[in-house]
Amino acid sequence: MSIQTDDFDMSGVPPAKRVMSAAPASPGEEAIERALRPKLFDEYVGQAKVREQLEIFIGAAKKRSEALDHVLLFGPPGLGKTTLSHIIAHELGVNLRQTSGPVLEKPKDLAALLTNLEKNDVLFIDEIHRLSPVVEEILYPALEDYQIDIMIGEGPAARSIKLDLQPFTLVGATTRAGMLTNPLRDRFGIVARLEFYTAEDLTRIVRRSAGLLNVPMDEEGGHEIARRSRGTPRIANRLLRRVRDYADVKGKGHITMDIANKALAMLDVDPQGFDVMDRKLLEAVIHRFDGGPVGLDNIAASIGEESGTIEDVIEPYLIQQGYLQRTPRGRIATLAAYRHLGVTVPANRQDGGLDLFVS
Ligand SMILES: Nc1ncnc2c1ncn2[C@@H]1O[C@H](COP(=O)(O)OP(=O)(O)OP(=O)(O)O)[C@@H](O)[C@H]1O
Ligand SMILES: [Mg+2]
Repeated sequence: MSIQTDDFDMSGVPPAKRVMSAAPASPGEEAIERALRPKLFDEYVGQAKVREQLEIFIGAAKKRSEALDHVLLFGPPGLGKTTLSHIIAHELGVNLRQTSGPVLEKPKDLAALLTNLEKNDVLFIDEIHRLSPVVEEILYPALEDYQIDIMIGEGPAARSIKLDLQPFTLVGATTRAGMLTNPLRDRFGIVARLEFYTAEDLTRIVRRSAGLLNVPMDEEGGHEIARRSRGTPRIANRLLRRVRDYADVKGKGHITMDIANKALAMLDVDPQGFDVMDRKLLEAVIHRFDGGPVGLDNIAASIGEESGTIEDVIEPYLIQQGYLQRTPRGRIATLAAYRHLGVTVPANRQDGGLDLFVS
């Protein structure tokens, strides 16, 4: 078995604006991530539901020597979609071909990949919501009948021919399932939503990474890093490396609770694991929009961040943790947000007024 990966074009990756950004910061960070990425389910922590489903379907496909049904993985950045796609291929014992939506500009780009797949291989398309409509069009018959229609020649002499493909599995990943077209979404037999990790799961991930990176760390230090990682393994691994730097320079290289606390304070990660952008968003909703409801575009303009980034990256965790609510009329800061920022709760919100807004 071999794992083949087509190189990603990294030129479009923006530099990390914040230490808590859930996106990979640089090609350097990508390389470290690859080294820390679990290769088999045995090393994969958390996401019990998704994992159990996949293990059963993979086992069944292997038993019948069939291609696994197409899989759609969705969830916020850094929760392990790429990692899972690699594990799926490893567990199936097949090749992995990897590409991404924006890279596939023309139908022939995708046709070249598809025709090179071997029996039961996995094709991983990252950011699948960014496929162009013409490319998506040739994907439909490929997914359904393992066939593609390609055009040969040009002008009046042009004709379309059908090519048979080997059975294969498409694994698509997206941070925004809502942006997929219905015909594409309908063609995935297995749809898996990744959730934020618990502090316990993240503690295990930090412990494993510290072991792989040879960083001495005690249990409390690891737990503190995990607790403040916004439920996201990518952030946990990044904070671990920053705290290690701090421990090397200011301590004896050993990560303790005290070192972790000081390093995280220096990085502006607060005890709840929120960073500058999280607090900026909550402050804007509370101070500039009277706690909401306020529309996404107004928040975006107010804090100088793109609405897509707020929707995909910043707010999912705030919502999951109960600091922000998404309602049909806009976003609302919850009482927990007022308390967290040390702001007095206005009188009209103290009697559970919040419920009035929520439909
Ligand atoms: N369940 C897990 N157990 C251990 N480590 C994990 C797990 N999930 C993710 N990681 C670690 O987190 C890092 C980021 O994961 P991954 O690249 O798979 O995220 P992603 O969901 O594909 O993010 P993006 O949306 O930005 O593409 C990986 O380097 C991996 O080491
Ligand atoms: Mg990824």
